[in-house]
Amino acid sequence: MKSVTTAAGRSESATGADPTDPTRPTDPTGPGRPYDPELRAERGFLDDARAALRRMHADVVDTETPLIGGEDNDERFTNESNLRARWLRAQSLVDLPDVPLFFGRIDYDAGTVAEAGDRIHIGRRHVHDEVGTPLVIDWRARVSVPFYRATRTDRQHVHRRRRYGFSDAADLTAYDDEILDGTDTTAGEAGDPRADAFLRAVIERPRTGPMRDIVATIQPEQDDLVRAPLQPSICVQGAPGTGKTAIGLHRIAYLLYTERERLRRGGVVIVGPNRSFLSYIRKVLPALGEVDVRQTTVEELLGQTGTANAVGTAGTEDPRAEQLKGDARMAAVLLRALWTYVGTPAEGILYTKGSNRYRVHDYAVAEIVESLRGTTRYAPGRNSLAQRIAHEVLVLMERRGESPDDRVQNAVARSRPVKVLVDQVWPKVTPEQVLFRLLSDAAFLELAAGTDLTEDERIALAWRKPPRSAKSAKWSPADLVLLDELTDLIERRAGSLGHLVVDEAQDLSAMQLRALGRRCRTGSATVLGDLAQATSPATTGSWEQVFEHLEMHDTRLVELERGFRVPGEIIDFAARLLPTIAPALGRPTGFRSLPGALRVIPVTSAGRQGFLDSLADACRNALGGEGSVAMIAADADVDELRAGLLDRGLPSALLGGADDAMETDRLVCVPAMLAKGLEFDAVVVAEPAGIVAAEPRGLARLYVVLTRAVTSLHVVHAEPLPAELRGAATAG
Ligand SMILES: Nc1ncnc2c1ncn2[C@@H]1O[C@H](COP(=O)(O)OP(=O)(O)OP(=O)(O)O)[C@@H](O)[C@H]1O
Repeated sequence: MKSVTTAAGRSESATGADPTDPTRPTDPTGPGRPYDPELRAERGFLDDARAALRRMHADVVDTETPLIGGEDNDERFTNESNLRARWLRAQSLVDLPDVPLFFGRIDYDAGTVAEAGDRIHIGRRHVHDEVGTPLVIDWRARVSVPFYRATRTDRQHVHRRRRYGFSDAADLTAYDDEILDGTDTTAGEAGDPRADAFLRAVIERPRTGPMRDIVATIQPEQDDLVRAPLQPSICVQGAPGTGKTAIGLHRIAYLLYTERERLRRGGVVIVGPNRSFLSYIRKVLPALGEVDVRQTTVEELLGQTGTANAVGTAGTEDPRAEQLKGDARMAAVLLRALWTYVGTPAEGILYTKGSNRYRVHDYAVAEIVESLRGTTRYAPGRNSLAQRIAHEVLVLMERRGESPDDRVQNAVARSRPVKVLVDQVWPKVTPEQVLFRLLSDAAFLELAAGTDLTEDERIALAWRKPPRSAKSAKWSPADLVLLDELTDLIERRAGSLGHLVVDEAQDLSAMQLRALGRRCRTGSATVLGDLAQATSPATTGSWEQVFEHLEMHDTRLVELERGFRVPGEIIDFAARLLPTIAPALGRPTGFRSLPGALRVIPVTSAGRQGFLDSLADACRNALGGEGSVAMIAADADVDELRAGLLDRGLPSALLGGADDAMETDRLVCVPAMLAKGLEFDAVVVAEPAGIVAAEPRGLARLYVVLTRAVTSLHVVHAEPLPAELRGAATAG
């Protein structure tokens, strides 16, 4: 573990060592050492707070939830909701053994905040004693804001900011004070070296598994986004490691704190690129006390509801077809395809009641059909047509002096002749039938495409080998999105989500964004991504378009360029790809510099064995440091490379298998496709040229892969590096 160089200057009980480092040398009598009275007092306070939290938890568990009598649906629903609310409350009060209960303290000027006292311990949730006196204040409370925002020039009534260091077992081991009130005459105005050193220590603390929260060190530019109001929707374009994912997760926690009632009704969903990513972030929200947020992928979200649920999916498909299926033009094509099922009547109807007969002519039915076209969704349109025909019959009845009422109209609408006519003119269809026909019948596709698709595009879109029927079709993920659109065109989908957080949003197609937007028609969104990391063939390429497809218009775009994960030496190397993959984006900067962090290792010895030897050496070297290590390679090469490493005495886990792959072994083999959003202390990249060659946007994939390392990046290559990276650095 590194030791922090603190700012020279006065600190009341501060340590000269890394406050996050439990292993630093101990002088038992020195400041911040085990016998330092201030440290002992803080530890005592932590024990009291823990005991108070246990009591709060016990209170919730021991108190019976009052149930209302009766067995009807409403009563059952109310009882179930109350039980669930209590269960959630109990869960949120569980003292997680490895999560410190508080992480900071601010001392306000006397009399600034009466209710909690002038000294406030800030933690992940609120803790109070038996009489209700707050011991730990939730980081999301307004009174906690100066912990993140106060500076020497704008100290917001705070004279001391204290940060705590904890061991992995959440024991309080140190603290570090920053004096803001001007009495620290040696502290410089430029930046805040003490805070920077603390942040650096936190970032460089070795990783052992899933992502950690950053609640103790949220930076002002991040805090601004975390605490932004529910509306407008925000979009964060950020370079790798600027904290977008962290911001999204903390923002959810913040919004659930400030808008819980509003959001509870619709719910909050976070959408990530794949299961490995979701597994990586799964512990952050529970650590922040939020256990009721759904974390899912687009495919799961779409597959879970609607007709797509029942169908099987075929894995990947041709990138050109995938791109076209994700294109916004498909919305118009599907709309046209669906409405071609509505035809003109061959004849009218004859409705008989007793000895009376009422005729509605074909031209009258045709007029009704035309007046409904474009004014209704498809399925309710069928009902409207039946009702309008029935209305015509009623008019004829009235002309004959009868006085039929609504019940008669309903009976006519449900009568056999009307049903037969509606089925003929406006047949029932399923999304699968429409899409099956579209992808397997060239003439139908041409009709539906109008001028929206060229002939080439139609050929690329159509199935090479159509399945026998809609029922036996294996739908690809891109097809599922089209089915979702059709489902909504047939019957409007209720979009009731309160808030949607979309991570790695640069990869979503227009059609996927439309599907997400539909589920959040009255809610708002936090959209996170980096256009330079867009690897999907169907990417939309601009944030304006992303919001357009989401159909959200009240929006704010923010760009972040200060990267926390990747040292400057590595980000500068990776950023050489930017002029090619995303020329319009600003150049990212690294918050930290780490000389020697980058090693480019050309393999000159002939043959695969030579390459594997060098790769194994690089992995061994990386494993010599602390924390997690990833070997990242083109998907098709991973198994072979992993076996080669095993032969050389380096066992590893394979990412993409078990959910906890990142927790079981220090060395993890990662297919390049799954690297997005993840990070490791050290990364060994095997053969960049192979990663680039594997897919159309291979250079962007390489950019993603090169920006996963916190401490060291080893690039092992036998083939030439991409031109942009040549001559950058050599093996150190
Ligand atoms: N304020 C912070 N304090 C401590 N660590 C931070 C802070 N901001 C970011 N980090 C760390 O930097 C790393 C990158 O964060 P995150 O994954 O949120 O970035 P990102 O912008 O989503 O990256 P990418 O685009 O590469 O997926 C994480 O380890 C995160 O914990």
